[in-house]
Amino acid sequence: RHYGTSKIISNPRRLSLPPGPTPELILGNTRQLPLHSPWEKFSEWRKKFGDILYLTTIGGPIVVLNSYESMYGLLQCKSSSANRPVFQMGGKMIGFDRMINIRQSDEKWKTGRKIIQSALSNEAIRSFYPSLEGATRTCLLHILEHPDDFKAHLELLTGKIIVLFTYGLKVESSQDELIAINNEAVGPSLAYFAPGAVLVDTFPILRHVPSWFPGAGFKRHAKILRQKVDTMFDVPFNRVKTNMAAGIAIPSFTLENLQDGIYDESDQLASAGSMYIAAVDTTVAALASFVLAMALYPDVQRKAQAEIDEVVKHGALPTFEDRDRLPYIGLLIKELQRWKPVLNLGVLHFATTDDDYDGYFIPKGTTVLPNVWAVTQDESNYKDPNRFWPERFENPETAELDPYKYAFGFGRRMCPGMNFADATIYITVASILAAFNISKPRDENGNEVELDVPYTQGLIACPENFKCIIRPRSEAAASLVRTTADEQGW
Ligand code: HEM
Repeated sequence: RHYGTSKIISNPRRLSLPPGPTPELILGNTRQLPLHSPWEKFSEWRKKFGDILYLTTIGGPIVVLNSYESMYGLLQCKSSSANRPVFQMGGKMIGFDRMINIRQSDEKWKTGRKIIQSALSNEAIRSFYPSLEGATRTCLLHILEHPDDFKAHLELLTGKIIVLFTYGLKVESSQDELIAINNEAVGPSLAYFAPGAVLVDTFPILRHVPSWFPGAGFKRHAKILRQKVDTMFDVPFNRVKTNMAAGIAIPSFTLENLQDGIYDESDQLASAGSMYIAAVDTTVAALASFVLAMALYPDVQRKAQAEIDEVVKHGALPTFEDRDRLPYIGLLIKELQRWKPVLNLGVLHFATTDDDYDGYFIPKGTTVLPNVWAVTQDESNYKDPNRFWPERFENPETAELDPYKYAFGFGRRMCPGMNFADATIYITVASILAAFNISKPRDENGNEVELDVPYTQGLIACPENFKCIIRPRSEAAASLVRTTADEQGW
C-alpha cells in the first residue's frame, strides 16, 4: 500500500509500516499535506490511524509521532533517528549547513555540539546571571518608554544577550550592525527549515540549474542569502579576534575557544554561528506568548505578582537569587512551554538505520516529525488544554505531563540551550511582572477588545504583532525601573 516499501532493506520480522492516509500514485500523500498548520491535520489523522503515522511524499517517507510516549520511545530511547535530513536550500545552498542545528550527525556536528554544550553548562550560565539581569533592566526601561513596541524590545533583549554571551560584544540598539546582519541572514532563511521544507526542498538536481535559467529565481535568492550568512558567521568572529589581539576582548564563548585553541577555527566559527539562530527567535516567541497569556489571564497575572511582592525585597526587582522562592513563577514558565509550544513540530529528525517501534517498521531514510502541538492539546495529558493554567503542574502527585520533557527535543539532538533559555525567560517574566500590569487593549469607548492573535506558521510559532496595554504598576514601580536601568542596566 505504501510506496516506501521499496526502500525496505532489512525487515526480517516483516513488520508493517505504520498506518496513514491512502497515498496517490507517484505523489503519495504529498497533496494531502496542508502547508497551513499541518500539526492540526496530523492530530486529525491521529484519531483515525493512531499515534504513529506513515506518509509518503515526493521528498521521501515521513513518520509523524503524535504522542509523548512514541516520541520518548523512538527519539529519546533509541538513536536510529538522531540524524537530520539534508536541507538542500537552507543548508547546502544558503550555507547554514555549517551550523550544528541542522547539520547531519557527522564529526563536525559532534565537535560543534561538544563546544556548545560545554559553553552552556550550568556553571557558565550562572556566571552570566549579572549580564542577564542587567540586560533585562534596560529592556524594562524600553518597555516603560515605548510599551507598544514590546515585541521589538524583547527581540533586542534576546539578541544582545546572545551576542554578548557568544562573542563578548555589546549591542546597544536594534540598529546595531551585529543584530542587523543576523536578522538579514536568519529572517528570510527560517522558512527553509520549516516542516513544509521537506516538501519543497526535495530536488537536489535543482542546485545545478544555472541562475540565469528562467524560473531559477531561487538560485539567485540563495546566492544573496549565502553572502549574508557568511557575513553573519564571519563579522562578529573576526571582531573578537581583533579585540583579542588588542587585549580588549570581553570574556565570551568565542574568546575562550580562541584562547584554548583546542578546536579548529572552522569548528569554533560554526558553533558560535549556530547560537543566534537557535536562541533568539525561539526565546522571543516564548516571551511574546507570555505577554499574550498575561493579557488573557489576569487572575494568573495577579497571583504571580502577589508572589513576587511577598518574596522580592521592597524597592528592588527580582534577581536569580529569588528564583527558588518564586514557585508560582516556575509553574507559569512551565505552562508557557505547554500552552503555546515554540516549535509545534520540533526540529526534523531523520532515520539513518532501519528500526522498529511499537511493532511497526521504521525504514532508514524516513524523516521523523514529533507533533509536539498534539501532545500539548491532548486532553488525556492536559485538562482543558486551551486554558493557560499554571496550577496544572502544582501538586507533584497529580501534576500533568511536564512540557520540558518534549518542548526542547529528544536524545542526542536535544536542545543544549534549554537552561539558558529557561534563565532568560525566568528573569524577563519575573521582572516584567514586578514592574508592569498587562491588559487587553481598549476601544475608543474604553471597552476591552477581545484578543484573538494569529501565530506565525513556519518553523517557529510566535504570536503576530498584537496590541495590549502595558502600564507600570505604580509610580514607585516606574521610578524603580528608571533607577535600576541607570545603575545596573546596559
Ligand atoms: C524557548 C526557547 C527554545 C526552545 C523551545 C528550543 C527548542 C529546541 C528544539 C526542539 C531543538 C531540536 C531538538 C531535537 O532535534 O530533538 C533545539 C535545538 C537546538 N537548540 Fe534550542 N530551543 C530554545 C532556545 C535555545 C537557546 C537559548 C539556545 C542557545 C543558547 C539553543 C540552542 C540550540 C542548538 C544549538 C540546537 C541544535 C542541537 C543539535 O542539533 O544537536 N536553543 N532547540
